[in-house]
Amino acid sequence: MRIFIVEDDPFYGELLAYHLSQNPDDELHRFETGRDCLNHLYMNPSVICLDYSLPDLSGEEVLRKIKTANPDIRVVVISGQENIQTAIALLKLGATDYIVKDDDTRERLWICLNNLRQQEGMQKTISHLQEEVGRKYSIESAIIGNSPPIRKTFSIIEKAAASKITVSISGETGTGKELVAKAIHYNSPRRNRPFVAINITAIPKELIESELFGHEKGSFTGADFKRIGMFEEASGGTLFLDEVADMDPGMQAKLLRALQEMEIKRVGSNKPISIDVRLIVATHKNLNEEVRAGTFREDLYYRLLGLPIQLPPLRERSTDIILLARHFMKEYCRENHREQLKLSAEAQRNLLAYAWPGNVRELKAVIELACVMADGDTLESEHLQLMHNSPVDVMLSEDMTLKEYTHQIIKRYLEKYDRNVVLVAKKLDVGKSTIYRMLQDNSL
Ligand SMILES: Nc1ncnc2c1ncn2[C@@H]1O[C@H](COP(=O)(O)OP(=O)(O)OP(=O)(O)O)[C@@H](O)[C@H]1O
Repeated sequence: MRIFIVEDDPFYGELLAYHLSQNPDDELHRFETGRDCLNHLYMNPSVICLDYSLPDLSGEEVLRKIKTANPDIRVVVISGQENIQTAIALLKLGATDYIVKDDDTRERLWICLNNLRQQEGMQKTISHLQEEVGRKYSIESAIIGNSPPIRKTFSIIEKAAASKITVSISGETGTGKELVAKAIHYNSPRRNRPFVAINITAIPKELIESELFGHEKGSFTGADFKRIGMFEEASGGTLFLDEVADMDPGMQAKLLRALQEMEIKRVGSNKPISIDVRLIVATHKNLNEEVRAGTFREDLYYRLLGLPIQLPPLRERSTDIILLARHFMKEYCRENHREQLKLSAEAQRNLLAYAWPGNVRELKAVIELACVMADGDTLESEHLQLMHNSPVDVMLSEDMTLKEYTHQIIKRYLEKYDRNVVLVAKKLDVGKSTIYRMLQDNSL
């Protein structure tokens, strides 16, 4: 730390400097007047040990000027008199500590500076981690994919990050809804404030209100302490409500009221607390259908819809499969200090032929396990444990008409074979004209 010692008594100043010089990592500078100290603030000290009684300016005046010039500089006031009122006034003005000159001063100053050193270290670690997280969620390096739907998602995320609009993300399990929510948050002006995620289905129905809004002590059996809820925790940041379609009707009404009034009331309290959160909601269900079925309030639906992002299942963006597989292989090898693995042509074919009911999450798990199993320098098809349902099972679970199934099959083949109609017709043993007719229908 760069430390200024401001003390008009040269002997006492020297004594403090000698004592603090025991830590060779610190850089010490001595000044005998308030003005001299202020003239050197450009050196950006971490801490100023300030004598309260200086010949030119009062300690209070110097403190005010330091804090105006740079509120981050910590000021430890050292005073000849033990005066509680003065100490309180100085602490209110932003002094970090108030130490009385007596036999223990050097010791207490030493402890105080060590505490500040720790705080500074923690602050640096936090800033470093914030930067790191920001980099981790920088849009294009976090979200892998080059398929048209994913490229479209990038541009929507950029728009969402630049505004405070509510975002609603839909998509099957494992398609990356939470990842997209984090990318929006960490690329928005709120990035240095909290990202708080809550999964509605993971919390018992009767506890959701207190999880979201908090509760006062004794407001219900088991509420032994006052607790702030997720809305307050996410203050200034982003609240991510996952599986929002599963919220029960009573809670839906309370959420709607909170969003309309931009205030919440903790359970057991009547005091409104204003909220400042950006909301991102996600669901694997079709919210519109839930509204039609009467299980989701229409007014809440319109409030939450905001900017909708639809994440398609992996089987509908097969061009991303190999890209993602290679990405997860690279990540795995880097984290496990292994030589980068190659992906055999047959393994690629198997990956493309599989339907990925668990989407990207499943692909990641399959690739990680395959990397563990691969002994040589290549990941082969035998290393891939594709245990879930066959593609046919997955497709059949979607309850479609025969015509729709036919469309899905042809669509998948066209994607797989680079829209080469002749090749697809040959593979499926149908006439080219059937495929051309469907293409003209705009249904493919
Ligand atoms: N496009 C992508 N690029 C890189 N990783 C991805 C991508 N999409 C998803 N993932 C990874 O897949 C896993 C699942 O993603 P995530 O948890 O965001 O999915 P989800 O849709 O929120 O799932 P669920 O609905 O089950 O909560 C995570 O490890 C995530 O980092």
